[in-house]
Amino acid sequence: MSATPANEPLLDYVTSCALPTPWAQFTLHAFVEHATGKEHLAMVLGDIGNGEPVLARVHSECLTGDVLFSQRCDCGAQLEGALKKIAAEGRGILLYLRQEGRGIGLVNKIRAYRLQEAGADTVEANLQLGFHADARNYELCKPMLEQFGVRKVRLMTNNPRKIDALTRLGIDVVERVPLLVNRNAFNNNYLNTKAAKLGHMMNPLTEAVEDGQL
Ligand SMILES: Nc1nc2c(ncn2[C@@H]2O[C@H](COP(=O)(O)OP(=O)(O)OP(=O)(O)O)[C@@H](O)[C@H]2O)c(=O)[nH]1
Ligand SMILES: [Zn+2]
Repeated sequence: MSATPANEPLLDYVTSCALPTPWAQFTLHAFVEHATGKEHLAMVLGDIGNGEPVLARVHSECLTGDVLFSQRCDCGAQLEGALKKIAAEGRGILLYLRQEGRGIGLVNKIRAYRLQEAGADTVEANLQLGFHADARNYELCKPMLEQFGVRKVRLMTNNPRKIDALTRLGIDVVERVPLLVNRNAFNNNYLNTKAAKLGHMMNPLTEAVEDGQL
């Protein structure tokens, strides 16, 4: 929970710059959260403030998957897939939230991976470390989307709890857009546990036929 009083803004909008990517030139917007000093990001493409539902991805930081090419999870492939979908439509937003390791931080995620190497699944490992299975909080999404005049989203996710959380915040999720996952020998159990214990919607539609296919 944030220590910020109810009437105080949760974060400040700071600045933006152009962000060319292999798929489109986005605008990268920077925010700073009051309670933690964490720097959260929004990647924006096209006119998203015109009232039409916006293709959106709420992505939680995964340094190992997003940056270091880890195959233990599907985060890197989902980040790339979401940006490609936004680029293909020419319009959308990706919120990059700095809640690494489902909110437990990078070092604790590495501790959790070590417990997984000893036989725990992704949920059991978090619980053994004294954390909830998923310690994330999506409250920053509301003011971040409001900054750009976005009230209705077509959310790219397989996670029903993320849809519930955003809906409870007053964000209108008008559609779920399935995101392909990049199943491999290293993340097979992880993906099965997400479906069995965390409720993720995995089906053939969201399974990439081959690595990188979107
Ligand atoms: N604690 C912990 N966090 C993990 C593990 N693997 C990935 N993460 C973190 O999980 C977050 C991504 O969550 P996911 O459940 O994969 O996906 P999601 O965003 O909730 O759901 P989608 O919208 O369908 O992608 C990132 O913050 C990762 O750092 C793990 O084994 N343990
Ligand atoms: Zn990951």
